[in-house]
Amino acid sequence: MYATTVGLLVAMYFLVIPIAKYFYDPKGLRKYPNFYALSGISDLPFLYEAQRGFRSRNLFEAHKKHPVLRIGPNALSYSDPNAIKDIYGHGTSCVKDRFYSETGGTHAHLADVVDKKEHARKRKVLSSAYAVKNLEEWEFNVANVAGKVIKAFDKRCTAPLLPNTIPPKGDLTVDYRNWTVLFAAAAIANIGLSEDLGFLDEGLDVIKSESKDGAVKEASFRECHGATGTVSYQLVWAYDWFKIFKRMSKIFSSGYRKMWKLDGDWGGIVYNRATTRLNRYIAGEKLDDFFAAMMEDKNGDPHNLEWGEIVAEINIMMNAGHDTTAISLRNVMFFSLKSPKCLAKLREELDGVLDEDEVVASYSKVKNLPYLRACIDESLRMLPPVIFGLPRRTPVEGTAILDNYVAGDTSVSMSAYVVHHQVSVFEDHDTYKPERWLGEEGKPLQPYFIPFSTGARGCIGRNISYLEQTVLVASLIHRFEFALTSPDWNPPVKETTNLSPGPMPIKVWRRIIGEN
Ligand code: HEM
Repeated sequence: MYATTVGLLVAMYFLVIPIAKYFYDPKGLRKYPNFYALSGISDLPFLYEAQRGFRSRNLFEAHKKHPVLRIGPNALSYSDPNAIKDIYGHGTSCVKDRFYSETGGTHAHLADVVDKKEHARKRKVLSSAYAVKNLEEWEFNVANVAGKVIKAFDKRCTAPLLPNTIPPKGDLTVDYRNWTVLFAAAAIANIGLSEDLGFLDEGLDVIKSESKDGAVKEASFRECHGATGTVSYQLVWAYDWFKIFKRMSKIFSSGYRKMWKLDGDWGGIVYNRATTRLNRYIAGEKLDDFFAAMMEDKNGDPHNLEWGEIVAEINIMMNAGHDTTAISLRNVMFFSLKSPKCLAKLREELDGVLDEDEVVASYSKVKNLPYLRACIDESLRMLPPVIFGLPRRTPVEGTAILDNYVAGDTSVSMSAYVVHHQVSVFEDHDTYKPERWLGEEGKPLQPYFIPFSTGARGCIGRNISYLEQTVLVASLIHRFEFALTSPDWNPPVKETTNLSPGPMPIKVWRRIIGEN
């Protein structure tokens, strides 16, 4: 009797109510085609897609027929680039969706805070840390770190590749993906916390992770970060069930158990960065970094932020501040090596401004190079590092998207990948074509270029990223030649919170400047 009652209640909750809601359709969402047959009654298909690999590409394919798709009982995905301003623009009435609060920690950080006023308060405190006026200071840090990468590549140089051959296995001395992560992590730790992580000396990512009781152990930065970016992302999409799924995954799956543990270790890595920097602050070291900007305003008056908030901000700075840039760096190199003509053009531009023996490109020489910037932007267009549709929630009174009313409290999103591949804006969308960004032709594309999102919740760190990318890409392409395993090397792309490219083995050798 008891089991029957429980069975009936479960059936009611998981089947009868969702089906009834679907047909009752209080929000008028049934008119939109489903992404999956069952998307109108359950979030599980979308969650299943998150486990499968490259969800945004599948969404792109489905959007070819329908500009608006129902991706869950209460969730819509848009592909029409004109919807960007309605969902993300400065004037939007939408706020960040439950995705952010469900996956957040005890204290919200700048990227996952939902309340608009609270976001504005945080952004004001942090604006001096992220302000462009700090560029000179950042440039010094970035040049320092880029110099270490170049030194490491010098050591790993091989003999020039023979014409029309592929590199022998033993010559693939650099995993470029690994070095981009180590570079970007080291750069942001330098800029944000005045800390040298020591990653670039040996190309290793061993780092301290500290639990709240002060116990310290060694962990792998990349492994922990990989888990943190994957584990919640795979389970969060049915918001009401997320906590239950989390608990169940810990009990029933050894794979998830491992990821949750590594996710905790990521928290420990951040905590150890925070306590290490705090100790230096208490000891009276005067350092000009993000941490200092969080502690005091420019007049030296304390901000009096809670410790939990400071740790949360260090978390997003270390997380968003390295991974996205590293992915982009990997993609610029990947697309350049796949497109020899573009690479030759880029080299020509760099050779025109850099001295033959210039090791680390000086930012002032490369920051305004149009083709270099076009290569970076085209890579960000082809494969945006933050690839999934960033979910926003309509206000209770509802809102207009593409001039159509969408009821209140509905989740709405657009994937940058989907937008960047709309032929209505980006012709030959699947072709790497940096030229599309040059001159007058590039201007009308800008409103539809959203790798950093847009509006009040757009990326605050984009200037740092462009600085890091221009300096490193210019320096490496100027100094070295590179070859992929083979010209048709094209590994599958995996999508987690961010894009998650696997290893990128390459051969590297010194370039004779003047030769292409
Ligand atoms: C290629 C590099 C980068 C890309 C593609 C990128 C992309 C993005 C995107 C798409 C968002 C919006 C996220 C959302 O709405 O959920 C965002 C926000 C943010 N990014 Fe970046 N980002 C990059 C580099 C950086 C760097 C270097 C930092 C820090 C040093 C950073 C820190 C942040 C922060 C704190 C936010 C939250 C801003 C807010 O809500 O006010 N990002 N970024």
